[in-house]
Amino acid sequence: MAAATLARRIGRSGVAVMKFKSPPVNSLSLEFLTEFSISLEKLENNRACRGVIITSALPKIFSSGLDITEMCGKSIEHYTEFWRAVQEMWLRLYGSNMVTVAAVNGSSPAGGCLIALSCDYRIMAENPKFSIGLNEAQLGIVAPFWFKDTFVNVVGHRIAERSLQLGSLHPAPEAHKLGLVDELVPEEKLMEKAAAVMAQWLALPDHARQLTKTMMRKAVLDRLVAHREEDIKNFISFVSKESIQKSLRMYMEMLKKKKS
Ligand SMILES: CCCCCCCCCCCC/C=C/CC(=O)SCCNC(=O)CCNC(=O)[C@H](O)C(C)(C)COP(=O)(O)OP(=O)(O)OC[C@H]1O[C@@H](n2cnc3c(N)ncnc32)[C@H](O)[C@@H]1OP(=O)(O)O
Repeated sequence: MAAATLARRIGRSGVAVMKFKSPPVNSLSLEFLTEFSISLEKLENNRACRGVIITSALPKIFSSGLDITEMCGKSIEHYTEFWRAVQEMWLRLYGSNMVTVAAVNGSSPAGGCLIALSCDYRIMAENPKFSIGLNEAQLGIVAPFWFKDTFVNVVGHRIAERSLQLGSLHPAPEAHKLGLVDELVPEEKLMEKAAAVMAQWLALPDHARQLTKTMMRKAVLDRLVAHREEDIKNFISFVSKESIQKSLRMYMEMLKKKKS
């Protein structure tokens, strides 16, 4: 892979630490997603690895979500490949047999939030400037059904419905109150806490925990597997609309203007 997107390390405890490192904001490009999925697959197939902590090597940002430039002005072939890579990443992470802990050390909108939601446990730095949520509606786009299902499984239907319709990005304290993240800790304690949570989850026999996880997540995973091609078609027809392209371009311009 061209970019050093991720670093990973498996300790004696059987725990890997994966650090997103794709400046400036860890946006989920096709290359990033491909590398992430391959890394997850390697860890999944490594019998020495029982758990993975996912965090960011960049200050203030966990992940800025899907790389918007991958969805702007590209070919149908590109959209197909990109969306398949997004699906693949989620199927691997949400369906992982490993214990997955997100140590959210910065803002985490949209696809970044999906990554955190797909883990078994979320710990976030207690900085009110960091926010997390599925803000797709704010961009004029719609969170796909499996983003929504993952969200509902964490916070419940009512909170998910309101948050999705408003495209809310919740500051860390609010995200904790809503159950979107499980715990808040001071930033300097984040990795220590993630390791402690991991040890607690790994104290159980793997087979019992894994079967329970599968039981809880299978229906949602199966739904995407059964409708994968249809979901790609929906994405392409949605993202190819001129009105959607216009919304995405305006959003990118707004991000750039914010700086000046
Ligand atoms: C019946 C219904 C049918 C429905 C069918 C549905 C079909 C599917 C529909 C499609 C669904 C698509 C799903 C998408 C999910 C996503 O993930 S979309 C991405 C959402 N992400 C965001 O909104 C985050 C945007 N970024 C920010 O808010 C900020 O950048 C930040 C808070 C992350 C960081 O702020 P700061 O530190 O101040 O950095 P910036 O100066 O803003 O950014 C630096 C640099 O990065 C560029 N950038 C930021 N985010 C992205 C991104 N996501 N993609 C690409 N590029 C990004 C930003 O423009 C800056 O670039 P320059 O330095 O100016 O060049």
